Amino acid sequence: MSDAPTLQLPDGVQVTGPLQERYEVILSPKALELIARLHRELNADRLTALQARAARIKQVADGTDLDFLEETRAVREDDSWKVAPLAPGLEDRRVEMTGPTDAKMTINALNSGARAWLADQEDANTPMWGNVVQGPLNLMDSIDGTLDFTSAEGKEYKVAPFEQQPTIIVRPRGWHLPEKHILVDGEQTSGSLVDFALYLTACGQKQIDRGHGPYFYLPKMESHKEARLWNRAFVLGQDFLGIPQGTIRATCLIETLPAAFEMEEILYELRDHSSGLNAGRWDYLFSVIKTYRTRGADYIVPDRNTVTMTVPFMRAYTELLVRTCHKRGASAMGGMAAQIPTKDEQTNAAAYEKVTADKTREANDGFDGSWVAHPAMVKTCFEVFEEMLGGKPNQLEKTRDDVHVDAAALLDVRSTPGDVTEAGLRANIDIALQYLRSWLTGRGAVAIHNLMEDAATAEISRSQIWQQIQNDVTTADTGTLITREWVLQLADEVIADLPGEPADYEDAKETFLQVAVADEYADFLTLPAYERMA
Ligand SMILES: CC(=O)SCCNC(=O)CCNC(=O)[C@H](O)C(C)(C)COP(=O)(O)OP(=O)(O)OC[C@H]1O[C@@H](n2cnc3c(N)ncnc32)[C@H](O)[C@@H]1OP(=O)(O)O
Ligand SMILES: O=CC(=O)O
Ligand SMILES: [Mg+2]
Repeated sequence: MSDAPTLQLPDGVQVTGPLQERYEVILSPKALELIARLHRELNADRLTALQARAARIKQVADGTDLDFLEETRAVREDDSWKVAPLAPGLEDRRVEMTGPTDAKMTINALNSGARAWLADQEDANTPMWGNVVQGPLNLMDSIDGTLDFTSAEGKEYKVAPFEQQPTIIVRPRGWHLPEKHILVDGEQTSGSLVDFALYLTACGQKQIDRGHGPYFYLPKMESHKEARLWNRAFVLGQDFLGIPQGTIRATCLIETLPAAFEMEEILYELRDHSSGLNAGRWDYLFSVIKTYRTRGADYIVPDRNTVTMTVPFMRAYTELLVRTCHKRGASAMGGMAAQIPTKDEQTNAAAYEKVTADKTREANDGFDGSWVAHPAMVKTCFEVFEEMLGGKPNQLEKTRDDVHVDAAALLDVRSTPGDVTEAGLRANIDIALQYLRSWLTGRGAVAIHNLMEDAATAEISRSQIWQQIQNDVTTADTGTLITREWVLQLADEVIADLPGEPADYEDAKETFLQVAVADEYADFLTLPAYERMA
């Protein structure tokens, strides 16, 4: 076995995570120096932005609804500005794969035939120290053509030639997540900035050399000021590497309710680095519940599986997103249908039908492409967009001037058909417990009951439980008041039916207690879960 590597640490930088073979390649002096500079320049403002989120939620709790901002009206009403032209490798995004960056998934994603691949350090990833460093290492090796993998069964994996690969777009962690294994001046760093810096320094120039660029998906932002922070990180990173300003490109996920009121402003802040917006539907639904969680009956969201993309408040959001993007020359990217292939013929056919219907709606609405969670779904999405686009790479010309969405439409949760049922509650408990167990052991995306579950979908489940307890909701089917005690009883029943022993779910259950039934609402389930990790 080779010796653990040693690192060259810039002044003020500490790395406390264990070092495995080749970690020094990613935790290079240049990468650590960039992390230190980003931290010193931006971290205080990141923490301020997180406080602003809390203040805004408090205003909503006190009765002030979200609305479009008065102070940025000029940005919205100025028709003269556009974002930068589409960057190389991002002109045609009709189907994008998403998924974690372990070696096998990286190779499978790069061989999937998709046009782009969201290499995920966020919803589909557990930010265990090993994943934080190994992810960019796998990406670098894939670019160098040296990434391979052999499964326990002896199956060998190799990456397809570059010409056949999707464009890589890396999704760093959201602003809320700290990185506790890299300290600058004794302080924990930002997970976002660490992921950004590690990928940029290891792969930025390599991507430029092969005709693409360092491209990012930016998750979970809540305001244009958070987008401004990313823009500052990009300017600093490009200066630091000596690459032209505007080389970095970012597609922002609009996946929080507050951000839906600031889509134009977010594009404007990032206009020199922008490559579009994406409708991150799962986090969006989570954010709707979270933001209005204490506002009573009008904001109680029915069972998770009944909230489809065609209910009025979800539809308003995606319609506004396409209109906003195309007005500004930016790509509008669709979201994730959670269905994945199954072994049973009937459920499998139903899964494909649902994905086809979802992608067809998006293509008709003017999206330029969309996401799939599994390589087997690439063809389905491809074909739907192929038919809509004909020979064109995108449909940016579809300006959707017919769309008029106001604040009331974005907030219209009340018109959502459906009920809160005991079956829905049990399903949420089941998903939350199984997902937390998976996350805590290092897998951030997992198939549960034939659906893809990740941090965003699990957030919905646990937040619904919290909302139902705190708002004294009664189930429509059994007429039972949802209380903390009842949820705990159901949790034990669910655990007894899950695969494995009850002891396997101990950590998951303790985390569940913190994020689903505690009186104080945890902002993200990943925060207390991360504290449990070494
Ligand atoms: C809300 C959001 O943010 S959505 C975006 C974030 N979420 C995601 O990206 C989830 C992505 N999807 C996944 O991670 C996976 O599809 C899962 C975990 C849901 C299911 O994975 P599995 O249980 O491995 O599925 P399954 O057994 O059908 O996989 C078959 C093959 O496809 C591969 N595969 C499945 N999904 C992916 C993926 N997303 N990327 C790469 N390869 C994949 C598997 O590795 C497996 O490969 P193998 O045959 O070489 O062993
Ligand atoms: O990141 C995507 C989402 O739906 O959440
Ligand atoms: Mg998300």
